[in-house]
Amino acid sequence: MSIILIGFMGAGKSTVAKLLSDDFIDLDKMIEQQIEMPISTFFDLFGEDDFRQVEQEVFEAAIHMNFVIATGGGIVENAGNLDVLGFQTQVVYLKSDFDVLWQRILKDDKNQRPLAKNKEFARKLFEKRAPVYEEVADLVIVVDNKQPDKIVQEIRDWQGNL
Ligand SMILES: Nc1ncnc2c1ncn2[C@@H]1O[C@H](COP(=O)(O)OP(=O)(O)O)[C@@H](O)[C@H]1O
Ligand SMILES: O=C(O)C1=C[C@@H](OP(=O)(O)O)[C@@H](O)[C@H](O)C1
Ligand SMILES: [Mg+2]
Repeated sequence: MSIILIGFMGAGKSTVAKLLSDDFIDLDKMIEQQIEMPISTFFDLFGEDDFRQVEQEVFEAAIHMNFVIATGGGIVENAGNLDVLGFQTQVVYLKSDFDVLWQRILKDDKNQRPLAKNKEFARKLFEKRAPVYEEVADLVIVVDNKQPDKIVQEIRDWQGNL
């Protein structure tokens, strides 16, 4: 079974996946390899619906590899993905307040996030998705004021007790 990290943009999914295992997949990186352009360019050219289609295909391929998977925050936007997440038993939700996430998104100059251009739009997205993350999660970790190493340790401790 894969460990699957979920949560809103800025929660630290990509950061934590990398620390958890050498065998990790960042879905956004896998998508960018497939589409051969940055995600933000793909959004401009083709829109969100086409992005979600590619995201679903890549997620379904990744799930069979038994790696740690960092999803994108919008993985819960697709009904098929929700079915997959429901079936998985190591879905870890990195949970945080919107204002903490927004500050991280603003400071992160390595990632262009097409759905985080406007704070109020992003807040609405967060409010819509937060209960869904909660619903499909097997483990919830509050990541406000917590260093990535500590988050990794909490996930390992939880796994050790499974
Ligand atoms: N636990 C943390 N505490 C403080 N900053 C963090 C933490 N985790 C990630 N960050 C920072 O927040 C930004 C977004 O992290 P990232 O891993 O890309 O999140 P996600 O993949 O969930 O969108 C990055 O600049 C990263 O360095
Ligand atoms: O929340 C979203 O819809 C998205 C989150 C991004 O990933 P991160 O959550 O890693 O930023 C990326 O997949 C894309 O920009 C869409
Ligand atoms: Mg990420």
